Amino acid sequence: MKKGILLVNLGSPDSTKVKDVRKYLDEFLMDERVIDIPRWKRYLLIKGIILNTRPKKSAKAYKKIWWKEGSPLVVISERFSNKVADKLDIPVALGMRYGSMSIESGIAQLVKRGVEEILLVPLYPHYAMSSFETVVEKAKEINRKKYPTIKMDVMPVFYNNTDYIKVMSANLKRHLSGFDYDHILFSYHGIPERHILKSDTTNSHCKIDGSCCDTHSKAHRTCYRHQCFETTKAIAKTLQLKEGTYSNSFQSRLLKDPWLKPYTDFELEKFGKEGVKNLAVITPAFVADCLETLEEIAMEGEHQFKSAGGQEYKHIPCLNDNDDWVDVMVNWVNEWVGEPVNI
Ligand SMILES: C=CC1=C(C)c2cc3[nH]c(cc4nc(cc5[nH]c(cc1n2)c(C)c5CCC(=O)O)C(CCC(=O)O)=C4C)c(C)c3C=C
Ligand SMILES: [Fe+2]
Ligand SMILES: [Fe+2]
Repeated sequence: MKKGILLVNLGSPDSTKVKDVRKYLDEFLMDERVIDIPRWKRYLLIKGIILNTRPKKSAKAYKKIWWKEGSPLVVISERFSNKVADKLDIPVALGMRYGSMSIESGIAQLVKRGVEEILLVPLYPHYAMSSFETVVEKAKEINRKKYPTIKMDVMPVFYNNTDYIKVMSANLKRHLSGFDYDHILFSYHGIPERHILKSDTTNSHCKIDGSCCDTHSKAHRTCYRHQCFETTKAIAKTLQLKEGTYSNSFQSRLLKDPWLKPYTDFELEKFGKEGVKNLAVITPAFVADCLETLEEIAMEGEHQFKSAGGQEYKHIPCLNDNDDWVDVMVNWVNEWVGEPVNI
């Protein structure tokens, strides 16, 4: 069977125009795994309220980080995908969960090139129903409905994979060189707290307050918070970071529900007020820089920290198209080519 790879990331609007941002947010926020409320309520909330105000605000934010080639997230994902393709003997396609360059067009490209067996690679290190799971469900739906003869495997999450931790640690170390940090904040994309309970396959292990995350459980195969904490622990261990010089937080809240805590913006202010002088912020939930890292963390975050009294601030870039990261992905794919893996 001829094999091929489909890399999938989140996607961006086609441009920074408010109408394009609205179209993108419409698709994104109408996803039942992102805004997980009954369909009629989601319809009223998103189409009736959020889409009247959010697109203008988001378009302004996108304008601050947009590149002449397009959205950083998409451009970086293309560069990564091209580099991976150059090092493999099998076809590689790129798809996005929302916006243009869809998962469907990615699968179609592979099929056109004769592929009969696809390895789906969600470009998320951690499992969340609003990221990894929605990519897998969408791809499987297209697979089932349009390409039922194509076999599809899924690359598992890699939050604690030795090779991923190695490249993340090396990237952090390289960017910290010459920066005399007092503290490193590991800021992960947040999710609503209730998603932790919804994704608990044991229906009993996970607790809202996080007291569960250090107790071994098969629930952790789909526990976003546990997986984020494990990534931090593994990087801290690799780099021998001193206890007390690093911590976790969760960013990018939307709407009024409680999200995973502590909140990044509150932490940035707290650090500034408490006398942390030099702060580094790393964003391991993202493999490619995007609106949430370039605007929220690198720009807004610096402002929040410094206005509260902080002095030096450094956002650590994501892995992006780093050659060592490309090699890691190529090795993982080659392992699959030899022996299929599945979650
Ligand atoms: C890292 C994985 C991500 C998870 C988990 C996630 C959950 C999640 N996101 C929203 C709402 C928004 N996210 C937005 C941007 C955005 N989100 C991720 C990744 C995850 N989201 C990325 C990579 C990006 C950047 C996209 C880009 O084009 O650069 C946005 C859009 C921008 C904005 O208006 O702020 C929204 C909205 C929810 C509600 C959610 C979980 C329920
Ligand atoms: Fe998001
Ligand atoms: Fe947990």
